[in-house]
Amino acid sequence: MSRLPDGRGSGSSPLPPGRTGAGPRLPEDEGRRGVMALLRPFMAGRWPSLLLAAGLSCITVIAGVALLSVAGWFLTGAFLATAASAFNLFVPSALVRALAFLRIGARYLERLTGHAATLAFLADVRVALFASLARLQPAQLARYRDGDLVARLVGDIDALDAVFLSFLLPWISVLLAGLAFGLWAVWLLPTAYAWWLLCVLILMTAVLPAWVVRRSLEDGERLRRQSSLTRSQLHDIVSRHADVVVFAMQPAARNHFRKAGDVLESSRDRLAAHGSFGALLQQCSAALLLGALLWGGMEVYLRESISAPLWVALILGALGLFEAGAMLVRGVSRLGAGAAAASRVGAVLRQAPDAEQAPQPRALPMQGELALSGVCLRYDRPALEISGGDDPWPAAVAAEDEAEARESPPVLRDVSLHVGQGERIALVGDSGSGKSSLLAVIMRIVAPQAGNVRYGGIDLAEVDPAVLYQRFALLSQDSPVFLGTIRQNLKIGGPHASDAQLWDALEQAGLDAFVQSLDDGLDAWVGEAGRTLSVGQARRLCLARLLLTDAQVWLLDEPTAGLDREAQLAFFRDLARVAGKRTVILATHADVPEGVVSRTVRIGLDGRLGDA
Ligand SMILES: Nc1ncnc2c1ncn2[C@@H]1O[C@H](COP(=O)(O)OP(=O)(O)OP(=O)(O)O)[C@@H](O)[C@H]1O
Repeated sequence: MSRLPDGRGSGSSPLPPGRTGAGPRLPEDEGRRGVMALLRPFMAGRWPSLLLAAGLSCITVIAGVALLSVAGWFLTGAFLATAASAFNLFVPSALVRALAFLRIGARYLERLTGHAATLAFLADVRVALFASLARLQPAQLARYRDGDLVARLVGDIDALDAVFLSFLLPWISVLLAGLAFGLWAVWLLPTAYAWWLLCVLILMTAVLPAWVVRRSLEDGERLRRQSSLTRSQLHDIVSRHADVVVFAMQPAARNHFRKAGDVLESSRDRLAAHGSFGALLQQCSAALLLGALLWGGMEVYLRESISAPLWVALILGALGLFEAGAMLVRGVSRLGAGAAAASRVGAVLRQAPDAEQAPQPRALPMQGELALSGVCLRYDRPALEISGGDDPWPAAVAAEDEAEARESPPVLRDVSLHVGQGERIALVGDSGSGKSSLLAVIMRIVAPQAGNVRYGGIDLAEVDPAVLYQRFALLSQDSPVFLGTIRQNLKIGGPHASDAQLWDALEQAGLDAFVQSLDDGLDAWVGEAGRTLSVGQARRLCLARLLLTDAQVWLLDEPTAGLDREAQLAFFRDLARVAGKRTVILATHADVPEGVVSRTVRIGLDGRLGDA
């Protein structure tokens, strides 16, 4: 069977999206870690193509510098050529053409391989991030806002392309080209100028880029954070659009969105300003280098240790090097956003699931008594700062990342409950008394602070979660209908079920007549979140899916919420019929008709269990 391990499969989390869960702090608070530490393993997996791109980039820069040098040498030589001093035109003109072609070809191939390799290793990061998210407990996932998760999976990972394309690639090539050029210049010029030259080269390839990166870190972080918040707001507005309209919240939403856009724009402007200022400083260092070459070269030229064409070649070559250096300095201003993105992505990758798997998971018996003993549960709440001011749009989430833990009152106090094999019980209680939380503890969606849950004598905390989710299933009012066909939705419960089994499950769930009436039958399309179905039909589709699983314990959380009384009664009657010998805990506010359950237990607002 295929319940999704995050508990959202055929069941629901008691933690609605956006609600803050049991953990107090988001993982960014662990502190920033190195971008390279995050990317190294992914880049190592793609090293041949990355190395090829780096090699091609070096060839491009060196060919560009050499092209300008040779052109300077060629033109000056040709200009100074007289009848007495013949100048070989053929070699330099052939060199100029060869270098020009080499530069164009290498640049084209470098772009091709560099982008392909970057996209490939970013795809690897995305898959790893998705796998990490899927491993987390629903309560951990609920700490992130939906839009924030999308921002991490898409925007943050995209921002990481700056690391290789805008930083590593140009940096390696400028460094190597600078080294080659420096050695050549040192060989041509006296040592005193060589030191001067070396200083400027270090300034250009190391000090300036590092300075720009440092300046752009804070703005890059603000940019990533704000872009995540903006996505979350957009998600809120789209998913709750009907309510936004009904409560006439459009102006507030628009205003809030505009403010978020302003912050985004100002962060982008500041990043661009750092890049431009770095480029300005870089031009100044270019002027210093040119000054050194003119001054030093003049002296050497006058001593006739260097020819005029070589001298000009040196000066134009330096200009070519600075052209490549300018690209580097502009590019590194994006590294701040890349570092912030790496920190956000790394935080998810490093996050371990709350419910760690026991080193040696124990086998779960096929049948047994379900026993809760001494279960205590308390959620940690973050202390949210309401930062909306006079802005009526809810803005508390902006402070979520810095939230401190604050203890909330216990939801479950010393709860002990025994449900026999094949027994069906109802769990009732006021709203907020902890019914969903109790089911969540059984499903290991949240971990209790004290007590344990056993099945057939085995502590569920010692069982492999995958095995647990095969035997225990959760069906609730929020059980999702996925975008796709009826068949695809059913096959989530039984991937290998035949058509006959699917129809059988539909018949048991009382949905066969409806599906038969559809033109496409099992292949009929159900819209996102089951929008093409009525509430009752969606609930029955989820029940049919549940029937296709191997689960022996059913935890039903408000399965009839939203149904009229007649539909509720029909659902309960069908439930009693199809549950067979399965153990069932039915959390409900509805009056359960006679014969559906053997007993009813009540949970009080104080979190204690008693008879109804
Ligand atoms: N993730 C969470 N973080 C903090 N508090 C939570 C969380 N989930 C539930 N709670 C709190 O725990 C209490 C019990 O909630 P729960 O959803 O279990 O109640 P319930 O009996 O199922 O309510 P209802 O009948 O309305 O569905 C409530 O006070 C709720 O605010």
